[in-house]
Amino acid sequence: MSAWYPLLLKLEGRKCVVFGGGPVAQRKAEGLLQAKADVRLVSPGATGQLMEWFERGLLRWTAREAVEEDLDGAVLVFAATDRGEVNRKLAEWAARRGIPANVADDGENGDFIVPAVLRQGGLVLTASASGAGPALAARIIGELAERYGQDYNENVEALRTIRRIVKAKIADQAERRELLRAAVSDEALTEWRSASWLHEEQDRLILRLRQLADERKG
Ligand SMILES: C[C@@]1(CC(=O)O)c2cc3[nH]c(cc4nc(cc5[nH]c(cc(n2)[C@H]1CCC(=O)O)[C@@](C)(CC(=O)O)[C@@H]5CCC(=O)O)C(CC(=O)O)=C4CCC(=O)O)c(CCC(=O)O)c3CC(=O)O
Ligand SMILES: NC(=O)C1=CN([C@@H]2O[C@H](COP(=O)(O)OP(=O)(O)OC[C@H]3O[C@@H](n4cnc5c(N)ncnc54)[C@H](O)[C@@H]3O)[C@@H](O)[C@H]2O)C=CC1
Repeated sequence: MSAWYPLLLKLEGRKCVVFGGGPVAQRKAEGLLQAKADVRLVSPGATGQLMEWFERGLLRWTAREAVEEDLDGAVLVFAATDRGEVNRKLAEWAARRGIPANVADDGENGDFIVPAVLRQGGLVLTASASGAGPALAARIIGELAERYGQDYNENVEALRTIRRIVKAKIADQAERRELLRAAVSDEALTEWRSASWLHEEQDRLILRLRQLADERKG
């Protein structure tokens, strides 16, 4: 088993090529669209949903079998056809060009795998079983979705503001860390949700964070 390294990629406007047009390719394309990538689909057939995304101009679709030139200028390749030998060939072409590839029918033969994902605004939770059990990864994300609901959209935006203020106002790194850790307790998060004063009253915010930090030390 590979020792996979998790990371978040910036793909906005970057060419990502998905080969295959079934449910698996659709899932990969959907994640790429959420990341605002420039999605290219290459496949003779496509699901109704993929066709709809194509018709709405959300992705480009080349309706034929894969050829090597499809990889030109790509930053990521997804081999999600139902033909093992085609997926293997795609991984070879990608390797030759130094483009990381995902191989849907044989994860270990690719450069990266795709975890199960929950997006709640800027909060991005992922789960992976390193290929041993994609269904387990999906189940865990389902559980996290119940725990981290819509509220967290607002939390993340409030935290962005708070962090900006704390970084501007507090020079000492240890103190900054203490305040920012205090800012993410359940109590604090609930408070920020109804705190429309955050932007305007920066000193009040710092004062409140100090209180919360002291309570934590308690
Ligand atoms: C290695 C990996 C490569 C990759 O695709 O990146 C891979 C490989 C394979 N998946 C297979 C099957 C299934 N995959 C799913 C679901 C998901 N698969 C995803 C990722 C990954 N799948 C990567 C590992 C990720 C990790 O472990 O962290 C998820 C998380 C993300 C996504 O695809 O976007 C998405 C959940 C999305 C969600 O719902 O949240 C289900 C569940 C279902 O359909 O209900 C089943 C049926 C149950 C089962 O077989 O376990 C098969 C066998 C195919 C066959 O039987 O021929 C292979 C091939 C093999 O075994 O290597
Ligand atoms: N990674 C994952 O999450 C999962 C992977 N799989 C694997 O992924 C494969 C694909 O799964 P599905 O989407 O359900 O398959 P599918 O059979 O629904 O779709 C396969 C697609 O590949 C296209 N295709 C065939 N030859 C091609 C070529 N030479 N170039 C480009 N496109 C080509 C077909 O037109 C079709 O749209 C399965 O065979 C299975 O091995 C299956 C389930 C989950």
